[in-house]
Amino acid sequence: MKISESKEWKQLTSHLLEDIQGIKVGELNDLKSRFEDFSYEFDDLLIDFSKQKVTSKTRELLLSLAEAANLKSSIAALSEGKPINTTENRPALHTACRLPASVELVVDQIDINLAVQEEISKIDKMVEKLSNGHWRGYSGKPIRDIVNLGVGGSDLGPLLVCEALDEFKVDYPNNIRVHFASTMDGSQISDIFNTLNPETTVFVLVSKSFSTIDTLSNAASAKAWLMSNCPNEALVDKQHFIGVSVSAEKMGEWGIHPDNQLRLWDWVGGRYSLWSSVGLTIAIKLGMENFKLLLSGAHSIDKHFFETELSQNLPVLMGLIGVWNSNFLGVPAQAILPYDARLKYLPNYLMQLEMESNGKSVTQGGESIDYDSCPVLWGEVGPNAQHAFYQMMHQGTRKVTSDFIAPIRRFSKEDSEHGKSLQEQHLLTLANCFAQSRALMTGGSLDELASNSSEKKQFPNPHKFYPGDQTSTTILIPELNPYTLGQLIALYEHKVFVMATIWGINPFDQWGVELGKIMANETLSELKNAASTEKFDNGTNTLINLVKEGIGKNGKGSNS
Ligand SMILES: O=P(O)(O)OC[C@H]1O[C@](O)(CO)[C@@H](O)[C@@H]1O
Repeated sequence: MKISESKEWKQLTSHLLEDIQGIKVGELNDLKSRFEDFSYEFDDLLIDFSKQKVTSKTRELLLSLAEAANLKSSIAALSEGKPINTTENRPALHTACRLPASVELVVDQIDINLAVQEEISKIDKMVEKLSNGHWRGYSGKPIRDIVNLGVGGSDLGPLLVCEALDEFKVDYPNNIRVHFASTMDGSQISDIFNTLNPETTVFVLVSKSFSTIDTLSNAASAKAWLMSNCPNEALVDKQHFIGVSVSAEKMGEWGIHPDNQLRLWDWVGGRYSLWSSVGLTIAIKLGMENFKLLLSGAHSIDKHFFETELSQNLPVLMGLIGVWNSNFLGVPAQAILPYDARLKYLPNYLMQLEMESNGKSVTQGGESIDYDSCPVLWGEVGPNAQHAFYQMMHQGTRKVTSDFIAPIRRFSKEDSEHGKSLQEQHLLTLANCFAQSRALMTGGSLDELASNSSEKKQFPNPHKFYPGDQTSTTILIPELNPYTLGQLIALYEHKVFVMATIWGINPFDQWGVELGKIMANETLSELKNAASTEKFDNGTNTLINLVKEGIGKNGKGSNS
């Protein structure tokens, strides 16, 4: 039975019609105990749902929906390593990558934490060798630059963490820096060639499948760059390339030396993989101690998710409210708004996490669903987004729900003038964060605000009117550090799982990306073929033929 046919789904629909429709979220927030009733804490992390359009009854009914969808047993199946990724017949065990070393996790009679810990010690050794200057390039100089070549989950997680925690980087004597290149168009990798020294650069080829053309094409250019400086391929491979993949065979065929291969398992999904050897660049930049703190922050959320009753379980509540917004309130979009520029890659990271996981329209059993799944997610650092797309959120026609994310503490109180000024800036940022979620909720009229009058004008200027009634969740972390960032990311991972479970879909496969890859290969052979093509639709054929004819080559828009 589809979840939309359940009694609990129907009760939510009736509740919407009878109790919620016509109510504005701002009215709910007038209740004195609103924050107390709808905010939750775990460790020092606080989630405030008071600006979501939910009442105690909504919460109760959503929890019943979770029971109806067997959420508890799905959470247990996830934690125990049952093959819940049914289309690929394997477990989803990213949580195993952040288990404390002493804990056993036996799946199919094997303690998989042994394999995880083995990989962590390999990472440790590599970090040590790089940091003490013993890893040397082809000319004998110590390595200074590490370039992560990967895309999607093999790029976004390490990129997010390395950028967010830059202040925690290790001050290596040889001043090691990490860089990222993901796009197949060559722009990023050519910047790397223009700025780094081949003698002292190591590339980490991160690809779970080791067959992603984006990464392999960047890797081929990297090898060509190195070999134009040192034609000894074996030496270049040994001193300048590390591989991270499920397939030792493919890494070997490419030329990755066995000592430089880090292992991944098919039970770690790409977008859930920053905790594994995919996080090598994180460990290099932040050091092993901070890498382990990141893992333990995530583990603390795993324990909370696996062990806490549904009604007090943060990812469960986040997921259920997500379902309520998508399926009952009909909110099609979700904005991710970190009020801290260090989290600038969080929106991109969550776009992949949520939309690649839950952008599906069939159940685990292959049946079409008759309700919406993943909303459209997008975002930007909040203060910048205020000057970009908030206009649409305040006065546009679309419903949007937002996550406002901020650290409570930022700059330590220094006596210097600039220290005090930075403190002020942090307060200014928090003020904007809280004010924007309030403004989105209450709406209002600029004229009234300007006249400081509570009297409602009969005909407010429509251009200066804000309808309000946009919902949001506020997530506060005490401060941004490896532990709290680990918590934040794991929170979202589990929220995605909760939503998938309610919708009955598999969040761990991504068949939707395959068709485009096949078509790109066909298109490439047509582009390379000198004769004009008639193989595809008219529009596509024309684009391909225009490129072949070199159209626009001599026009004003060309400088080649
Ligand atoms: O790590 P790989 O196998 O190179 O894949 C990279 C990314 O490509 C995808 O498979 C989508 O094409 C993502 O799921 C994945 O994170």
